[in-house]
Amino acid sequence: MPIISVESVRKTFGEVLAIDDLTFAVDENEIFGILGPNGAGKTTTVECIAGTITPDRGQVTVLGADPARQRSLVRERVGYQLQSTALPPALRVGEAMELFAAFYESPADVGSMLDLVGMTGERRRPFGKLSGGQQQRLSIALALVGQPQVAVFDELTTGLDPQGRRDAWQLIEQIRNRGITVILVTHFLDEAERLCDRIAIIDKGRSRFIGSPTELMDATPHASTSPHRLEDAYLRLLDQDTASTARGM
Ligand SMILES: Nc1ncnc2c1ncn2[C@@H]1O[C@H](COP(=O)(O)OP(=O)(O)OP(=O)(O)O)[C@@H](O)[C@H]1O
Repeated sequence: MPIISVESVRKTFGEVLAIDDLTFAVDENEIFGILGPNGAGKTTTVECIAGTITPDRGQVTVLGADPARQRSLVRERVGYQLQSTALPPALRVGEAMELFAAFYESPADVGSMLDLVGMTGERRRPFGKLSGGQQQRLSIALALVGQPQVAVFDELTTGLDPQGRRDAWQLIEQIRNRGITVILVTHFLDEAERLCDRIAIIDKGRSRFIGSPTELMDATPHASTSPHRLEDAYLRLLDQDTASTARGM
């Protein structure tokens, strides 16, 4: 059953058309990936869902609410992990968690959240002294401290080493196993293939594909004898679109 729907949404920033006529729905408890080239409109899309920006046209519904009109209700239910978490370097991990927890009516227990992300031992460590992987794990804990029903992760694993990425993947699966619906913005096709039930591919603000990774691979011709990867199917899809545009189709 869809718990998020995005219908015919358009958002412009001055002259820039960031997303146009975008429509998709996210089912309860799925891991839904949003992929696309740089500047495609992915962050704009999740910001419309989280209620941090308001679409010019169209309708977004999150758990029955309109994020533009019922902003505080949606913020209570949607945990949003930003592309990069900027906290004062001297702020300790435990203090950051307590601070964020204070924004919510019924926050999670800070200790158990730090335990979930493997940061119990870092509770007194200042943000500025954390490694990149630890900062990402803290950003996950901060996104979850309000006990959201939906968690949005925007380029969570960018900049992480291979082990850090695997750890983050495991965490995302654990989060889904807790009944949380996950929206994952990513540039990594292996990540989408491994984690996502369904994906939306956005290019130049418009939706190019919505379905499971397997459906995308099945829909894309594969001539070579090498294993067919989601990345090949993705690049082929975007290539086809570029070719069609060039032919004026
Ligand atoms: N606040 C803003 N003001 C002006 N233009 C913006 C703003 N936010 C986004 N844009 C523009 O809207 C378009 C879509 O941006 P968006 O950040 O949604 O893309 P993205 O797919 O998330 O990109 P990336 O993968 O590079 O993070 C881009 O052309 C971007 O420059």
